[in-house]
Amino acid sequence: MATMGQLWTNTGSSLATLMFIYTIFKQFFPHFGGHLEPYLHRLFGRFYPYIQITFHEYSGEHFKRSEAYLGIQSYLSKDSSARAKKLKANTTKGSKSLVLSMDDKEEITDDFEGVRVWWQSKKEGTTRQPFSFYPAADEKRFYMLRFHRRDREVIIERYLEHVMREGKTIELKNRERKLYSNTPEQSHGNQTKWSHVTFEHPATFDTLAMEENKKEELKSDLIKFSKSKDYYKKIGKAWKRGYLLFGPPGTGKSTMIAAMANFLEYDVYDLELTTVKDNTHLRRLLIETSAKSIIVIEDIDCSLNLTGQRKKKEEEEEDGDDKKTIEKKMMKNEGENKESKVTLSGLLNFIDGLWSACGGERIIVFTTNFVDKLDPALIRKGRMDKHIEMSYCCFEAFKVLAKNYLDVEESELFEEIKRLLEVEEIKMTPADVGENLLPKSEKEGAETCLKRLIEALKEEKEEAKRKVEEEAKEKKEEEEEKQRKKEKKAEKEKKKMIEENGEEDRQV
Ligand SMILES: Nc1ncnc2c1ncn2[C@@H]1O[C@H](COP(=O)(O)OP(=O)(O)OP(=O)(O)O)[C@@H](O)[C@H]1O
Ligand SMILES: [Mg+2]
Repeated sequence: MATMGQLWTNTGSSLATLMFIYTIFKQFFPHFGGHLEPYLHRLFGRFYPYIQITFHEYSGEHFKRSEAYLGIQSYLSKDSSARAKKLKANTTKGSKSLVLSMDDKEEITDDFEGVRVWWQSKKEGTTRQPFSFYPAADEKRFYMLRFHRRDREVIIERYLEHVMREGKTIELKNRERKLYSNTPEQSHGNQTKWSHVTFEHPATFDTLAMEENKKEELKSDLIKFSKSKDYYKKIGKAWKRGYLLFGPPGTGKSTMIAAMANFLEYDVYDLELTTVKDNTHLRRLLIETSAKSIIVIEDIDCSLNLTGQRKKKEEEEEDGDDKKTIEKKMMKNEGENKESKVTLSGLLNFIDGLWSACGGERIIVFTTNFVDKLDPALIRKGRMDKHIEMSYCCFEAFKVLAKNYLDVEESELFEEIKRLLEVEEIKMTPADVGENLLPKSEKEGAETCLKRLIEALKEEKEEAKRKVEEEAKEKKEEEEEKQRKKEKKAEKEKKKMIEENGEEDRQV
């Protein structure tokens, strides 16, 4: 079979040479044998069993590189870098690293479903200026795909689609990811638009301190989502998923979002609701987001008064600490909040209205310190599919931090830390644990940092005890005050009654 193939190739090359000689000949004798041409082409086609397809770098009138060419370039980059002898290195706009592709006139083979194809990188129209260092303006590059005509069906129906799909995936992997925000400084007219910087957050699931099984569950949930395009289509749902991250400040909600984005290689859109003018503006921002992205709304409970009267009423009954944090965050947003007319229904529409299905493959994340404050409509399953609690540091999470910060996986001090976290149930956020573990100077060793953490945990325990005592004292004083007031009132009423009775007696 190989020799047959060889024979065909040889026959093909001889015919190609013949055609080439004929073309040159025609240049000098343009009027000679014009009528022979169609016959020669037919003859060439009969004996040459290969089909060729060309993909030009620039096609049509647009001065934009063709998507097919770029897709093929990415697809071939993985094979070319390993197999081609002459390579070209390019930096493409928005790409985080060099793209290696095969140089002109190089050829590589590719196998697909038992079929072999040949790819060649070519250029034509090389009328170079004799002393120019720059490529000639009319130099046109293209890829040429060659395959046997018996494989036409496989190539046209499946292979080309496979090349484009794989090429897109490689392109996406190689692209520089972005962090978008809708800051008011970037407003155009009176509407804020997305502006972006390169997303370079170093957080990963490996560095994230939380229970291992929770981490694994979330990772497999994300993988399942990113591979479920067909499934979402089958069940008739837009390809998106909502996560609600809740927990006290410093427990890693924002860090988790960065880890998710790095894990899936998605862009991040950090949506500041307070600077969004109204529901229409919100919808426009949504349409401008791209696929493979995470849309984040941080501190959703403080961004807007989304829950209306219900929330206000509940806040009045709030205990001290919660109320203070909400007030602080509300005050931070107050200035920007004045003009925003985004409503709860506008936000719900943003999450799962018809527009939200445009583009697909999006994750929406809300974070909050107080999950109970949110309107149930906003976080019901289907809208926020997964609710994840980020909590105080447990021993397992501490071990991740110790490994990250100190490169320590075992120490005799671990026992004490385990006891403090698990038996004494001391509450400390991963942010505070990390702060204590961070060496303050080059001289500080792991043991010093672990001891500092133990001290801090004990102090935290004392502090918590003091707080409980103080609260009990305050409550007792409040009760006593209430009791005093009650007694005073009763005494007043008694006095009044006596006075009234005395008056009546006098009148009688
Ligand atoms: N679970 C965690 N794993 C690793 N690092 C953490 C974790 N939680 C907090 N940190 C560290 O603490 C810092 C603050 O955490 P982060 O900003 O993620 O908290 P947050 O929950 O978003 O807080 P807030 O509610 O105030 O927004 C981070 O820079 C990170 O280094
Ligand atoms: Mg945060």
